Amino acid sequence: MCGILGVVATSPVNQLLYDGLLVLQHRGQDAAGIATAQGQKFLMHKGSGLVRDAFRTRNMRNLQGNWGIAHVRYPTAGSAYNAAEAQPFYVNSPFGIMLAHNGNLTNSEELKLDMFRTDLRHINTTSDSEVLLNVLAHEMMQALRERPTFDHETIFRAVAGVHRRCRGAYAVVAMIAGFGLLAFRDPYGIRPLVIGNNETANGTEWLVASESVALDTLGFKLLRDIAPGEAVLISPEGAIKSQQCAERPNYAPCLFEYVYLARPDSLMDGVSVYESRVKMGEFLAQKIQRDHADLQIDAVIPIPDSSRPSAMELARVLNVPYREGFVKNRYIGRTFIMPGQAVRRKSVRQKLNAITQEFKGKNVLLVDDSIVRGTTSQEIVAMAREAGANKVYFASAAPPVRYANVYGIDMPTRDELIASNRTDDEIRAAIGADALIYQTLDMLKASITACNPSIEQFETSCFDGCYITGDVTAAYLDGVENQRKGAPKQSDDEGGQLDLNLVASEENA
Ligand SMILES: O=P(O)(O)OC[C@H]1O[C@H](OP(=O)(O)OP(=O)(O)O)[C@H](O)[C@@H]1O
Ligand SMILES: NC(=O)CC[C@H](N)C(=O)O
Ligand SMILES: [Mg+2]
Repeated sequence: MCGILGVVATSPVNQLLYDGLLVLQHRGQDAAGIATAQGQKFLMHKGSGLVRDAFRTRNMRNLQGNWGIAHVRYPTAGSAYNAAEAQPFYVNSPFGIMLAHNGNLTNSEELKLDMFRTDLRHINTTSDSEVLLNVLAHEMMQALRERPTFDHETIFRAVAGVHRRCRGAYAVVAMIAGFGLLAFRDPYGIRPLVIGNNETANGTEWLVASESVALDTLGFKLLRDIAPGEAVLISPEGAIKSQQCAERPNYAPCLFEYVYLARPDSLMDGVSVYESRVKMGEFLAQKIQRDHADLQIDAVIPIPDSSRPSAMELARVLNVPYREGFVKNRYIGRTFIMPGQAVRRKSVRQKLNAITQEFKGKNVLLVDDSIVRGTTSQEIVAMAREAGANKVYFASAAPPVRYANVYGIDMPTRDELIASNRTDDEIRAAIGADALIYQTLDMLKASITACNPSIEQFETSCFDGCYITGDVTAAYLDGVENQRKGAPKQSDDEGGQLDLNLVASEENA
């Protein structure tokens, strides 16, 4: 997952895009970028690190213009510290296109070859997003050949071409020079994208964002989710057109957005992420009542931040006190999306500290939204014991994560997942807990459909190994795994000790 934004406004958008990126920071901490358009000219700045590290005042001053796009990156392809892979990406023909992408293409290697041999285009990074941009540009050229009048129809045809060629997950915002802001979603709508507006005395302003929380904080009204397969085109003057461009759209939003990725104050597919997490807590409590009635629990303790809504409801249903046992250092980011195991492990200890009184002599039930690599749970269980807990039970609001994700969450190798090739009891032993309770996949889905019964299916691959796009074979997964093992992200080896903020400020110096 990454965070993307696109805006067409009636006044300069540089500060608005910066503020929007800060609100989407939880979706990507490795790099950030903003591009704006002033007349026919594109202006851009991008760099490594957090939003606050990637931009200086002088960079912001240069970003003139009333429309633009922005991106915060959590890489799935390439390397974390390669500023060349920060987004947006640019191609100069046709017209000039800037693009920012959330998701991951599963056929980017084939596309890259096609592009070189047939489309005569060179891709200069290992980023799948640069591939996506070049496919869009090529499809636009094709559409122009077939239909020389360049208008919204031409662009929607090009998006249909992208749908035909690109596999995987993509929520996209793009700027087409002199033409406007384009936003579209893959035919499964795997990654989220919403649109809202703001009526001003000078006309309607439009904002497209990964999450509705960006609309709330920037003063825009949420209108709706962009539909899977749909494209929306907004002229710099604010005229809007939209069209379904996919032949067979088949909605399947990513379940993990609800579990962890999204902010709880966002609305996705008509579902309040917060409410769905509360439901997860309710269902998890029912499972404990049913299958673990023997557990004597003195306190339910959340692992900050993302598990709080579930833990709170779980405690209410079990009628057990809800206590804050860990204090989070608010200056440390999300550990799961940090690059490299060494930095993730170190950060859990830096980020969370136990309040001894809440543990001494007690049987505690620790609740987290998910257990992925087990980095957090292993450290946290040890900390609870060090703080004097009698028994340490652990509950996860999501089922075991056993399979790789290839749609924009960086977990490409099964070996790194603590639940891969382990039974629940082996996982319990591995994290050092006295009991371990997992949500079932059915109840996780029910937590979301309880809020919006019209969602019929989800992208669930990391839980059940079913890859909705149909093109992900065992050979493909082996290939991705081998590629990552052969060329780990920079920080997975000795670079793992690097401090992200330090790297960013050195690059900015
Ligand atoms: O098993 P793991 O590999 O450790 O991954 C799972 C943990 O990572 C996430 O927390 P994170 O610190 O990223 O963010 P949060 O503050 O939003 O909970 C998630 O909420 C779990 O706590
Ligand atoms: N997590 C994402 O959405 C990543 C976007 C893109 N695949 C990249 O690696 O930059
Ligand atoms: Mg967490």
